[in-house]
Amino acid sequence: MAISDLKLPQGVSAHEYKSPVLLADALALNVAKQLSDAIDARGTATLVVSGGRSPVAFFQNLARQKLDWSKVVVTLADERWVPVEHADSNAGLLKRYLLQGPAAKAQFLSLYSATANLELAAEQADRLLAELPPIDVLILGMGDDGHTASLFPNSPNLAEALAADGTRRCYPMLAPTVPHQRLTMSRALLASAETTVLSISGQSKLTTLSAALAGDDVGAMPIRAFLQPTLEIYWCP
Ligand SMILES: O=C(O)[C@H](O)[C@@H](O)[C@H](O)[C@H](O)COP(=O)(O)O
Repeated sequence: MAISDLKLPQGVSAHEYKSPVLLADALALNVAKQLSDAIDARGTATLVVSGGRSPVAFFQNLARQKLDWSKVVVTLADERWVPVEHADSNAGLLKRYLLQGPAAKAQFLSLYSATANLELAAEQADRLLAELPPIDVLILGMGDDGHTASLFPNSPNLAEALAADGTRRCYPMLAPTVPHQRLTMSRALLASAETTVLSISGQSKLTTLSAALAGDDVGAMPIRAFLQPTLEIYWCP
């Protein structure tokens, strides 16, 4: 299957690259341009990224782009409820690969806090996110089960987190994989981004995307909430 075989909704575009390195190069260039345009227009720019395994090359490339990083706010679409030193921390991933060199000047907002429980951490992140400037660029990933950010099928709180008109910005979620305890931005906050990119690689993600496009139960495959204008999909084998 190729991405051109998928019948995408109107207003959703797809870009195909031959390798993860080429995808990362193109995505980093595009994101840097959008952040730079936002700085020119408003004086600041806000970038929201996802964690997981695949964004490392993109982070490394973006960190090398010429940008006034001191004017950029960076945060995460979702986080694992582990301290930054933990191998599974998305903040740790960002610190190692994106917030390096000149990019270390960016202001990073951490969703994680060492509270007594996950619910309290989500409430604290929710208060912090109230201060987040409008999101210029959002980069989403997608799991083989159709989750995006940490909006996992079958997680408690999923229905509230997926409310299109919800006012809460962050929810506690339970992933089916370790670490189970997660914090996620709500659909409503994620959907407020000016530009949204879904960055995926490999045949299995195309199969998942194809299944997502074939139905409309958002709770069964939360990525469906984002398959609408003006999503840009970046894919490579
Ligand atoms: O912290 C996370 O795990 C994520 O933000 C998650 O939503 C991720 O984007 C997908 O699970 C895809 O992960 P990969 O790109 O590593 O396959």
